[in-house]
Amino acid sequence: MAVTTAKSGERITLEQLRSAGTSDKAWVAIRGKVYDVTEFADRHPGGKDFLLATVARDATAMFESLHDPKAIKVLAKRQVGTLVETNVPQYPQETPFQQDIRKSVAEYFKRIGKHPREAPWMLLPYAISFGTYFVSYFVMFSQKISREYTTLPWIAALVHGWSHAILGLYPLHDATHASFTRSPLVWNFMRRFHDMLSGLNSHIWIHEHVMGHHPFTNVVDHDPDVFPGNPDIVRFHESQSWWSYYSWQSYYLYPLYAQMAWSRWSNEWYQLLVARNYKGIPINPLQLKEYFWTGIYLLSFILIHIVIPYYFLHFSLLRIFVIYTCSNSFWSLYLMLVFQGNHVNDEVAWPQPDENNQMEDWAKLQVESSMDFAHGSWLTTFMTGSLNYQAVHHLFPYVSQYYYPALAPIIQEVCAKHDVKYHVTGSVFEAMALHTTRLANMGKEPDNAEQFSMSKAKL
Ligand code: HEM
Repeated sequence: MAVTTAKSGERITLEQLRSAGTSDKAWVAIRGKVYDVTEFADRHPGGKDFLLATVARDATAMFESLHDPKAIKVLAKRQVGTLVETNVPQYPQETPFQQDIRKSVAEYFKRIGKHPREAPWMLLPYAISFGTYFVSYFVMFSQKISREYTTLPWIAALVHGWSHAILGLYPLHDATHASFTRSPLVWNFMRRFHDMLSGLNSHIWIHEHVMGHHPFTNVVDHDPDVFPGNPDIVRFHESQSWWSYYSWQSYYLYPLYAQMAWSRWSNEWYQLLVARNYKGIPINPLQLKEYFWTGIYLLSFILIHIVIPYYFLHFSLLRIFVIYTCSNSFWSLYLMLVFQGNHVNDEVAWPQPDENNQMEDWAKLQVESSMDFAHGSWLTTFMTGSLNYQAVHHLFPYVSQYYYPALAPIIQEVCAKHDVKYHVTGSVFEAMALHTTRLANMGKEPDNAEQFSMSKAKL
């Protein structure tokens, strides 16, 4: 699709843009204009690392989901050309709904006199997640406790799995959205500490979540969370062909969700270091220091998960494996249920671009493709890292989650005024039930006409 918004400059192809993703040459396309941000990278208030990971592509939707649209003016004199084509869906710019929503939220922060990233109370859940991780680890691998209380280490394994999930929902999630403090140093510390404990690499998470899921929520083939193979182990969307085993997906998928950690460990390193592509999202050449950190993550993971319990605490490899299987299954299932309950059901929107690759209003789609639950329940809010206010999170990922409960009614009011459907269900269990219904419905054999027209639509 041709992009016609830029007025002047050299005509740049996607291939040329793709080759500009290093610290020596960093270009990025926003709204059809290509900017050279090589020198700006060191001054980017969001840090050099985030910027270099996200350049060398049409980053319009991602950029606008994270910044005030006026921020682009800072780059005006760095324009080097216009992009002649794009491979990602395009949203209309600054609709009246978006303007109203931004205005209402800005007024709220003005009224309370706080910056949206200023929330010192967030230190409490961060401390709880790290603290629980280490205490449960100690209980899992204490010879004394294992001898005296046979079941306690296994309970600790579940708590360890929970703490792992909470580490993802608090320090990792907040760091990769830059939503706690205004310091790239703090974000990097939080995410790197998480990676050392989890053996995963948040560089992949930034691609999957910040560059893929947020700008293109529920847009099949662009949102990695609903990026279906054909065939796949799951059928989330009508555009996938139907196979008879999908009739069982509402049963077999939950045990598979519990394996998410294993599948991430086995895939992510390959995607990052070899394939350099995460579900269709290209990964730029890694800065040298990212290789260094990758080594640190892997070494500390092996030290914590194998060397210490085996060599120093004298547990058998079999016991270590089984106890981690319990812990990781709980961790995986917990996260998958929260994530899937938020977006994968029949109630929310599944937006798709039209034949010209154009989408409807981004902010409207963010609200309509999200499912909130249990508003007002502090327990659910704590246990889900505020993801029960999913629509708020999607509209304002850079605002601290601490403010979501206060922002939800303000946003709901603006939605009502613009006739935008804001979905809220009563509890996390209702959200899970809606997800199960989606699995069951997508597992049913479509009638031939429907299947035929869907495959044609895909072509
Ligand atoms: C294509 C990639 C990106 C470009 C071109 C870009 C560009 C910019 C620009 C022009 C500004 C405004 C600077 C100013 O007002 O002086 C800015 C600010 C900022 N950026 Fe980015 N950015 C990108 C990616 C990211 C990412 C991935 C993150 C974090 C996840 C991020 C976080 C921030 C933050 C936190 C600010 C400060 C905003 C504030 O104080 O409210 N940026 N960026």
